[in-house]
Amino acid sequence: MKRVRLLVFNAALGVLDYRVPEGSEVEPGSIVIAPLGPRQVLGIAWEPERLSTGEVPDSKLRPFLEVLPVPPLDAKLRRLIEWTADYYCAPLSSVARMALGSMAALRGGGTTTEYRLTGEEPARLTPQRAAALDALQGEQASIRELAELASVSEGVLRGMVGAGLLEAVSVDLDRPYPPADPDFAVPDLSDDQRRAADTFVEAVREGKFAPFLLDGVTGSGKTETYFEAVAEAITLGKQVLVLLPEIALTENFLRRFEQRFGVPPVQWHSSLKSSERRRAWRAIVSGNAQVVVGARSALFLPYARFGLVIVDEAHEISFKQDDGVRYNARDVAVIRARFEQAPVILASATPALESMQLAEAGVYRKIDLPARFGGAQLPAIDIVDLRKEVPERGRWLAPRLVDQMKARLARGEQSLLFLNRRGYAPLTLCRNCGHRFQCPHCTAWLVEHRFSQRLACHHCGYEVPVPNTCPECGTGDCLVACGPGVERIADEVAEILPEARTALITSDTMNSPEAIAEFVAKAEGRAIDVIVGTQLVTKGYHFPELTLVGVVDADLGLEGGDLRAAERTYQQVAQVAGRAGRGEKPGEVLIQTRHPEAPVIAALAAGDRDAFYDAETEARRDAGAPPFGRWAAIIVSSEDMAEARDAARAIGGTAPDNPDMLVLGPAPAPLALLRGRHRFRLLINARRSAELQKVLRQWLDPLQFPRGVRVHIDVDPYSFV
Ligand SMILES: Nc1ncnc2c1ncn2[C@@H]1O[C@H](COP(=O)(O)OP(=O)(O)OP(=O)(O)O)[C@@H](O)[C@H]1O
Ligand SMILES: [Zn+2]
Repeated sequence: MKRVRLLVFNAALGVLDYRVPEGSEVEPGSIVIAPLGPRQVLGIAWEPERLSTGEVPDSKLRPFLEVLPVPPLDAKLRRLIEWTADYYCAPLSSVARMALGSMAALRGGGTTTEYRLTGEEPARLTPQRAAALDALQGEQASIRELAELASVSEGVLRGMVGAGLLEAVSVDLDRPYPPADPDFAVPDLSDDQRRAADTFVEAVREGKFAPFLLDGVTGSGKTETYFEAVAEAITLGKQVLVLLPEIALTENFLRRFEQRFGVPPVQWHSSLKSSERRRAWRAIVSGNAQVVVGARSALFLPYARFGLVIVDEAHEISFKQDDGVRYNARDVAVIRARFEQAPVILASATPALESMQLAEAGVYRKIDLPARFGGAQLPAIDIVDLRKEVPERGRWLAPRLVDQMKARLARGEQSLLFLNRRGYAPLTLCRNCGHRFQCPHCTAWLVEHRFSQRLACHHCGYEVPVPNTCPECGTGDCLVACGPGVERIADEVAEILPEARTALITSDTMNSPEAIAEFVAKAEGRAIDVIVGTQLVTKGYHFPELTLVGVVDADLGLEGGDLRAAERTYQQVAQVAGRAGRGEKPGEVLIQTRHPEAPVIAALAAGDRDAFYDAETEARRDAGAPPFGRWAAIIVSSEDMAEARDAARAIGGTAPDNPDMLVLGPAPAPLALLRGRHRFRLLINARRSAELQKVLRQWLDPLQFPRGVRVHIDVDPYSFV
């Protein structure tokens, strides 16, 4: 009898053995459906010697049901999955799940049915149908997706199908993507770009593991440079993965890619509709998808001919996932390249300290682009000391910044104001009794959003309409907004520059590809004079007429004492400064601060990146912080505060006595309440030599907790709340 060991998609069970039914063939990596009690589970066949499970005699084994008609996950991908689960102390099945698309994609290709409007517009409509008709112009998707888009029930839409308002369309899931043409529009590279591109192209040809840190100042043309490596991979029939830190940047990338290669790349991210997802997954597995651009989840897909991975804006902390499997896509990309024997390019104008350190140690090869493309100069940076240059009462922009904005407007140039805070005001209180509006589920103030007229929690999504009276003392018309968010800055701009055309760019306004595309088109077409935005506008964009950048509050990121606060501030300000003067006209940057003496602010003003990195490196070395030492966090949470506290204490009480590790806590987490769960935290600071993951497993695996308690391990954490 033949047995097979399956990694099943059920974190509690993990690994189970089955009998291979007569006539079936499996090999490691095969994707299989198996019975589990009365239900069915998905599983991946694995090398039995690599996964242990209880010994079940042959006679007790049930046969699995079927092998799905997709190629097996290859050994390189299986090793990556094992590595990731091991390193991040995550369940193997949770990592493996990221390699699979949807169940539907695994079932095979063929066709699926989508729906679209027929163009029929009857004179009389129910309000729901009328709303759906409006919302669904130009859309085509499944009934469920359309219902979501139009905010109506699926029943309403089925009724519309019956009434001839919507029609079914058959969609071929295996229709190939049009091929990218490596020679479509080959740019003339500068000498620096040429040298860098040649190095990358050579590495793609060699087809060996080769990690690069592409360190190029803002506007140096990093994209054009790595596109040459992409072109080479396309020519050689190898697949390329480009990881971007957030979907908002995809639009921009898609356009530039199409200009260079004639067609858009294949996309992979959470807002793809299901038919696109199925088609993309199948094209990735078959090798038809030449270039895939995506968010971190694209990293674990089963590429048939993996040949190159690029992590753009590699310093971005959004590559770190903070729920589910807590992994860092930038770091795992390097590991994947190693397993796949492929080059990996980490591109950034402000590389993470960790990456710089690895380059210094010779692990990464550093490729520099020290100057902007086309002779553009880096902008002049100046400090506005808010203690001396005081904004008018109730305002946030200092007179000098306002004057500069007026000058830009008069010259027809653009300004950008950066403040990394969504909404109108971060705190609302009652003038009469001092009541502060707090989220009932989180340790957080509610943020006023004036457009939507709501108070919202940015952690859990809780929202209430802005009340007319104070819920505490009942006084009317007594609420005071404290501090600025971007909406308030946009209001201020409207007051001081009433004739300026202002765009407000936050995740609240840029919530669809269309909205982003419209913004970019307007900014490029000079239909916008002032951009006010959060970190969404700090990177990736290239607006030649933008000549002034104002950083509204450079001190914001330094509050809170996060390990990476200074680094993050440096990166954000340097990135947003890098949006200025990218065309022919020189750029200017004004940084508003109350702490001009802070080392990071001084380094920014002096344009002395090396000094900042050196000082920060030494500070980290002294503190045993990454990359010199390592951190891990253990977060314990429960809806019951005492239960969470006791569990955290039990963990603290059994902490191993290890000379290479220091255990801090347990203590209430800074976000002591999140989505209704009380949170306690332990922090572990370990020497690099400590076998951190092994110690963590030996420490935590034997412990038992009440059902309501969740314990998360976060290896190399980026969030300390
Ligand atoms: N060789 C080239 N030929 C023509 N245009 C180029 C070339 N290299 C770069 N450019 C243009 O210069 C501008 C800046 O390049 P790009 O946006 O790639 O810079 P970057 O290094 O990614 O900057 P950032 O890190 O600030 O996003 C873009 O408009 C790009 O199209
Ligand atoms: Zn909340």
